[in-house]
Amino acid sequence: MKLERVNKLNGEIQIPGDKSISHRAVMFGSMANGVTKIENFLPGADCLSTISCFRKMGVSISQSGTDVSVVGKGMGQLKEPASLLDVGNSGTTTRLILGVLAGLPFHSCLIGDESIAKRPMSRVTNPLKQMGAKIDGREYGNYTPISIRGGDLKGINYISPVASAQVKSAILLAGLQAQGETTVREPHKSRDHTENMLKAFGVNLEVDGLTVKIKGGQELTAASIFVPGDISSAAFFLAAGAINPRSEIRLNRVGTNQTRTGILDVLLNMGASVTQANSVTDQAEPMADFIVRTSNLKATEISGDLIPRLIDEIPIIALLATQAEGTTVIKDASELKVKETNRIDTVVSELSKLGADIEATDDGMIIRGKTALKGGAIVSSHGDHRIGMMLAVASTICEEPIQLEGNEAINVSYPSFFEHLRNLSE
Ligand SMILES: O=C(O)C1=C[C@@H](OP(=O)(O)O)[C@@H](O)[C@H](O)C1
Ligand SMILES: C=C(OP(=O)(O)O)C(=O)O
Repeated sequence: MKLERVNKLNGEIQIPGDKSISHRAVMFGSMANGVTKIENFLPGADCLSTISCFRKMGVSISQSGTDVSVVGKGMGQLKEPASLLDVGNSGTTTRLILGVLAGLPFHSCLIGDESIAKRPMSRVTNPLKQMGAKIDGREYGNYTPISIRGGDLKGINYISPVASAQVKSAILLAGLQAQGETTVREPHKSRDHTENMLKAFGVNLEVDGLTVKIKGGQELTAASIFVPGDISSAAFFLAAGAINPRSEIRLNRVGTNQTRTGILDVLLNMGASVTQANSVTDQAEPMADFIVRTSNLKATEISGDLIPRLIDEIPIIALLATQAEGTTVIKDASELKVKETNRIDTVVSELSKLGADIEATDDGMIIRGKTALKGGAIVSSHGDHRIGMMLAVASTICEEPIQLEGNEAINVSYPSFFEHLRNLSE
């Protein structure tokens, strides 16, 4: 796909529904008693993989665009799938569904694409085995294909070595089906959509700082869920608006959960002009409209507790840093190596091709700005949606057109991305 520089970006868009929240709404709706209605669902490939897996376990789910209705089966009532559960490209589907399956007394087998086959699953399968699930797979259950036979779980007290909402959620979902109490503690706070949504489905859980405690044997009651726009998708247009001249973009109804707003902190530290309007705070998940304008950016440092609050935004932050005065340092981010691609390597290799001054480190990257991006190169998403979108945003400021390979990967989280980019471009 050929992509060219734009004059400016102007206008208003509705950012598609949050991917993390969309997955959870389908999963929890499937386990609940009653019918769950989901509005502003993300019809991206990852969330469609979640729907297809739960349909294979006997759940009736109707989906028409962004409207979804899930006829819940009730706890423990999902049925043994007759064929493989295909998780596609989705790490969230894989890890959370393992937590659901761990509590169910039947056999199932998970497969996914080439990228999923490289992503470590023992961070979830090891604690689930400790709880009593029988799991095997490549390298004893670290990589797909993974087979699991669940049931008869006992609660655990688990101290996670990584700040990962996928690990935390898998253990909480297993804990919900286990005897006794389950506790998960993480080193830094990761996104808390599971905790918020379980509460909305009537589950009692205790959150105390970095620890979450849940009692087994609780039922879920169907809920109505409005999914706010995904701040991880909004991030691409926040960056695009800040780095393009004479630009102003309004992004409506974007999620503002504190565990996800690291990108806003970074933009403000870099001196970007981002304001909020119409904030809604009386729902399980808060949201607001964002307005971003052309900005003079300065370098920043990103590390520690901030990392889990912006983990998926690091590729686009790297592009922002190429347009900031000074040296931006990103560290403590080795989790980037186990995403859809090794995002330290793919960000550095593709941005270098466009003319950025960027260097990989063991747990992050160093970017020196401000650099005029020349472009005029063939770049690739490497099958990673976030790398593809970052490169498409980069093309809007490149001196020469670029050729983007693997643009179809963007369907994973933002099927209307190019339509939105075209509509805003002048
Ligand atoms: O729980 C979730 O919905 C997600 C958690 C994060 O992964 P980790 O839990 O591996 O950090 C994030 O990168 C992913 O895009 C979605
Ligand atoms: C890492 C991501 O997703 P997942 O882990 O669900 O594949 C992402 O969306 O950037």
